[in-house]
Amino acid sequence: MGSETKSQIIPVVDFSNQNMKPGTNTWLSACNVVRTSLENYGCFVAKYDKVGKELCNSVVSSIEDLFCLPLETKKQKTSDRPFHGYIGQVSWLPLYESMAIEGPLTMIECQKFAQIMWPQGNHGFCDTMNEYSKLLGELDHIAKRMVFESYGVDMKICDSLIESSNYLLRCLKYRPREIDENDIGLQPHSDLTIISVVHQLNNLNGLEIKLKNGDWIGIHASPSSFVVMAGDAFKVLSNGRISTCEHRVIMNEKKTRYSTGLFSFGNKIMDIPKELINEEHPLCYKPTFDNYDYLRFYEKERINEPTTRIEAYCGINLKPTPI
Ligand SMILES: O=C(O)CCC(=O)C(=O)O
Ligand SMILES: [Fe+2]
Repeated sequence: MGSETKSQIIPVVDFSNQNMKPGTNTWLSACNVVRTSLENYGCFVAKYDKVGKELCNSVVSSIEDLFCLPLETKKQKTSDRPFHGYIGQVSWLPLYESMAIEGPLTMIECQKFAQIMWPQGNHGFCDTMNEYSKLLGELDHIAKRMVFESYGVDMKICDSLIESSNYLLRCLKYRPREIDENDIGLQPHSDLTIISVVHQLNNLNGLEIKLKNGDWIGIHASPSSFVVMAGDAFKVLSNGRISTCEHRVIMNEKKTRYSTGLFSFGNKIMDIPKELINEEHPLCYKPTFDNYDYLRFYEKERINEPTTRIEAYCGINLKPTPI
């Protein structure tokens, strides 16, 4: 846990460790690494062996089948929420294609999605994606618990946040670039989520994280590595203590790259916990936050720079007003 090498300065937390149980020393020190890493880098790498090789391969082939469907079929997955539908054929992002499965932690929602893509049904797809999403969901829940515990926030608040979270599994495909194309797979951005758990599924690199000094570092792909990132909503909920993770995808691989992101959004109005507001950390955002209203704000204003966007939505002007 907390291991750092030259190429991998983002802390790694080993969730496969059998001793990682609440109340143990292993858990307590992991809580500390998770919190400080989210504060310093907006993310950490979770080593997690519950998603085995077989499941990983099934997810890759399910996603391959999904993207092989006719464009007209894929386009039928629409949503009035931004990033909740099919995205592809974007002129300025030619390598990128993505699809969103809403509510993938329940079988019924996986079936609803599959029904749109395969009207005759696709049990294999539903079983695979549901099993996989539930495992990623466990990481999301553990990360939230660790952060709240580390800040000394009442666990009831955390449980209610987890209970009222909505999930989205984004499946992403990046084709290799042609000689005359640039290497941008996905432009720099931060997610509008509480947490995003990103998996470089078929073991091809590309995901890069922006450090506070402005440098970009690549995250090494491995089947058992999951990048747990804080989105804008977590920055607000933590009263600015956690950093939102700026990231991008650079595509230099010669093969098609597949990745997934389990995104969590708050489904009810959330308060910034009182434990996170004190003299050293005065309230820096409006005290309540509505994640879906924030998505609508993004859709309307299209502010891409995360800090400016968060400030414009819910910042409090701390400067004293002139008399
Ligand atoms: O493909 C990846 O590794 C990252 C995807 C991502 O950042 C996103 O969908 O928001
Ligand atoms: Fe992202």
